[in-house]
Amino acid sequence: MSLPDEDAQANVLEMDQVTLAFDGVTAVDGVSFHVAAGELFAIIGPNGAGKTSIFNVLSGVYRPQKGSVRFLGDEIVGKRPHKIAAMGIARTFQNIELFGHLSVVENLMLGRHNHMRYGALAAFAWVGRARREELANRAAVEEVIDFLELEQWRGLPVGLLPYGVQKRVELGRALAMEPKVLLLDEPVAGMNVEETEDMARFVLDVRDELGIAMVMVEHDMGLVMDLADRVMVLDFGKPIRTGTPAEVQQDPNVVRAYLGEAHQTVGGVA
Ligand SMILES: Nc1ncnc2c1ncn2[C@@H]1O[C@H](COP(=O)(O)OP(=O)(O)OP(=O)(O)O)[C@@H](O)[C@H]1O
Repeated sequence: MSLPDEDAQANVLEMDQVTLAFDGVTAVDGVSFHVAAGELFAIIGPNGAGKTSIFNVLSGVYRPQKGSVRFLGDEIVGKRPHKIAAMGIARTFQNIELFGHLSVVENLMLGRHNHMRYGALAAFAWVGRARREELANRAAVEEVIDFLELEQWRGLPVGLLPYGVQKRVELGRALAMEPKVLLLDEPVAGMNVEETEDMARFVLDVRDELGIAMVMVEHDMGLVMDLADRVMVLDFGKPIRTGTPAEVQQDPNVVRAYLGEAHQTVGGVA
């Protein structure tokens, strides 16, 4: 029997000995890690280390040749991406994947589609349960707008918004799904200092106020070391160290992997 505080620490995600290869290239090589409830877990590594491939395994885009991934105890390897998303794993993308001609509200409503049991026609007819469902979806979207401070842009086409706000809307689309785990693929890539600070604040709010566990792939080392609870460092598809930011930064193998590949200092500026 487990103690209550152990339950509170339960893992939401467990990757176990996952291997994924493409025509002789082993992109992910026997990778294992877990993410605890409410944890912000970062994956870092030089270009080509296998970070995106791990995200694609977690979201069902790639099926690994070996290993398992359990989400709240259920095996998800072999499940289709839409099924995994509906189970509660949402993701944002490295390159923004929004509908530029649709408004902020409309894009966020699309994030709700896994909560809609009635088709567009029923919603249009505005009857009975479809109407109640529509109202509930709108209320959920309003909460996201409030949470991410998107009010001033709500009716504008997303394509016209500043880049940093578009990335925030993408985070909002994922949050509108009410996920249990959020996969953040380079959330601050291409952002200026102010936009990066805003995004960092929202990511922390997602963890601390909403309690959603996150897996974040990010090249901005300063951000990773500031925000993450734990970090896994990948090199050529293999984890070379998993630990707290302080532990990882002091590991000579980690420093070597970065100096060798990317001429970066871990935890410092590129
Ligand atoms: N669809 C694919 N077909 C063939 N090889 C692939 C494919 N996807 C990834 N790879 C290879 O797998 C390895 C890991 O790539 P991956 O994109 O996962 O790395 P990454 O750490 O995300 O890199 P980056 O930081 O540049 O985004 C690389 O050698 C890459 O060329």
